[in-house]
Amino acid sequence: MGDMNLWRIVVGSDDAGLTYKNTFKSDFEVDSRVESVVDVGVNGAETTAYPRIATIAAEIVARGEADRALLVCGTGLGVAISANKVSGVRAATAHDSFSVERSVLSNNAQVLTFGQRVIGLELARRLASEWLDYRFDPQSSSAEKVHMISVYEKSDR
Ligand SMILES: O=C[C@H](O)[C@H](O)COP(=O)(O)O
Repeated sequence: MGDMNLWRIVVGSDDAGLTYKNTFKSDFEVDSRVESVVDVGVNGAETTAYPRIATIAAEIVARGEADRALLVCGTGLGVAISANKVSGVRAATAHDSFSVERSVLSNNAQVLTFGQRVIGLELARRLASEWLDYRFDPQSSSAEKVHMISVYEKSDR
């Protein structure tokens, strides 16, 4: 978290998620719960593929330079799969209110992803706003389960 428990957020998308990404960026920039917004693209007619955008965003989170990322592609799936390849990052696609809540409270996911071709813009904006109100409780019964993910990730397998 940044100062005063405000969120430092990364937003990113491929060309299929550009419109939504830009809307979330604008929303976050005027949200009193947000300290900073970093936009890792794409922008304009840029056509950088989703794995590149998603891993750049996830690496910023993994380095601790941001708290969270909101990523958008056509389905939300490609950016989630890609972000989950970055060590220490947990990304989830969630298009309903309960799943958005649980992505944080159960899974301590730092990355939320949406599909611009799947969910309506106004519902996505509402979910993105709800997302900012959830904080993982490290004392919760979910913490040990999330820890198991990290243990596996760091193991030799
Ligand atoms: O998950 C991938 C995304 O939906 C992407 O925006 C579209 O990918 P595609 O062009 O390979 O279908």
